[in-house]
Amino acid sequence: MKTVVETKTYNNFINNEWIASVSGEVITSINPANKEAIGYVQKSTEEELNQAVEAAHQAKKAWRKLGQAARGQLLFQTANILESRIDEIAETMTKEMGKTLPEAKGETARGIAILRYYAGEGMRKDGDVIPSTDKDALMFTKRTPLGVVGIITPWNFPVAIPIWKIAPALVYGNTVVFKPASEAAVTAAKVVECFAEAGFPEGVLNFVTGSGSVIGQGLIDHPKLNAITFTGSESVGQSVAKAAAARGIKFQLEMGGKNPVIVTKNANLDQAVNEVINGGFRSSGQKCTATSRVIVESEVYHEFKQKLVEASEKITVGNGLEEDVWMGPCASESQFNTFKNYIEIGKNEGARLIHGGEVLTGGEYDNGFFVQPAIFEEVSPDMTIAQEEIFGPVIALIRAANLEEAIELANNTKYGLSASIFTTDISSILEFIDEIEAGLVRINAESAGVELQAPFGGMKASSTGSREQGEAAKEFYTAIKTVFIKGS
Ligand SMILES: NC(=O)C1=CN([C@@H]2O[C@H](COP(=O)(O)OP(=O)(O)OC[C@H]3O[C@@H](n4cnc5c(N)ncnc54)[C@H](OP(=O)(O)O)[C@@H]3O)[C@@H](O)[C@H]2O)C=CC1
Ligand SMILES: O=C(O)CCC(=O)C(=O)O
Repeated sequence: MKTVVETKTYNNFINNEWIASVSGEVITSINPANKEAIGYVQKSTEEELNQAVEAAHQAKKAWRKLGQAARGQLLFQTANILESRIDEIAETMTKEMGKTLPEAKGETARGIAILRYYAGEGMRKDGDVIPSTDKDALMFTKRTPLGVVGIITPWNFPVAIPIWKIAPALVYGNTVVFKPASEAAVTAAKVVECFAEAGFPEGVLNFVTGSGSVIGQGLIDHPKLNAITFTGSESVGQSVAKAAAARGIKFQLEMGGKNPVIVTKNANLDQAVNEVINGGFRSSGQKCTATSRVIVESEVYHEFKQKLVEASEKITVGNGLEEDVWMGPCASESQFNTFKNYIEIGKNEGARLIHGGEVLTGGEYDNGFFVQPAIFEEVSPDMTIAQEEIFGPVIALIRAANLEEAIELANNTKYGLSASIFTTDISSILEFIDEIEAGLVRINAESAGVELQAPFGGMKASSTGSREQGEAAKEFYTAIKTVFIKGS
């Protein structure tokens, strides 16, 4: 059953009030399946940004003093409200950025689970007792919030990523200014509505939409901001890091990936094919954990390739709201152009396109950003399509003589987010776990697939080394006070 999703204008949420920007201008959010407007958000100015940061700054003391348990209760409340709106919010996500409805529902359900996980943190310890060398003293650590946290998110997981940043920020006692990606800001506004309805005190969560260069950059540069967390492109991430480091505030970045999958000669090839397709083409390949390079041992290369192409031919592409559609459109015109560009680069550099890569035309395809997933072979390690993050449904097949060479090829990029191996050999598994340069190491499983209770993040240029989600979030969103007490 489809819900009715209204096309309306969403305001900023500042100090618990929904307020329009003084600019009088809005940004239109477009459905990539048919180019229709699905809603409008504020094209905010520095004035609203300043109001939001000031509100968060004013709210931080009372919010910290409310205590962790009470803060957790508000997250439970938010989870229940989001759960009651799961169908509508998932449908909005599909309409706004194209992923299929089951994927959007799965992501929204994950958002609810993340809220409940961090709500539970409200009742967990916020420090440790440590023995002092002075037998008459009590020494312990106490976690304390950072203050005002800025949150900048991308469009590819418009529910899960904002929630996995906002929920721990709030439960550990920070106040928040959240700037979503413009391309998925309507979905983000609906998530914020759930927080708003839960009844957080004024100024605790603030939401400001607008361009990355004005609101995103202005947020990072704001003197009252105490920390910033960002997920998105490497180029913007690096400028976030520079600005934050220059001001001496804590920062956390999650950026790109060029995630490899290794298939060894003794792998279960049917399982490998299935998971490579899921990892490479689900969400139209627009995940930082998406599979983009598949390195196959020579003995099974031809059999694997044949099975992969056969399975890819069965993929149905269309509007993600339709039941029989497996892959939706690219999320935007810009993603669509990026896909087309990399297909041309691949061909021009001498890789062989053995499946897909075309823009789909005719009927509903003419109205949206639909492409056929692509598989290249004869990809050499130095080619652009073997090195740069494409963020689209493109897989590069690379042949390796043995496991050692496969791991060397896998590590031969600047990124290190996620990596998988398909094999039945325990020694190969152990070697892979030891040698692979990736934050997420997956055995006989697709390269994507993040679990909310486990640390998430990459090595090398994929992140700043810190981890999000699970207990790891506490490390970023808090500072430690070491307390030493002695009687007088
Ligand atoms: N690691 C990941 O999960 C993601 C990686 N990417 C990669 O980035 C490419 C481009 O996607 P895109 O959406 O443009 O990614 P961006 O990095 O440009 O956008 C991510 C977020 O940063 C904001 N932003 C943009 N410019 C600035 C700035 N100067 N200062 C502060 N914030 C800013 C954006 O706002 P606004 O939307 O208003 O521009 C958005 O909220 C993709 O093709 C993909 O390769 C993209 C998304 C997620
Ligand atoms: O694979 C996932 O579930 C999350 C990936 C992610 O964080 C991203 O693509 O930005």
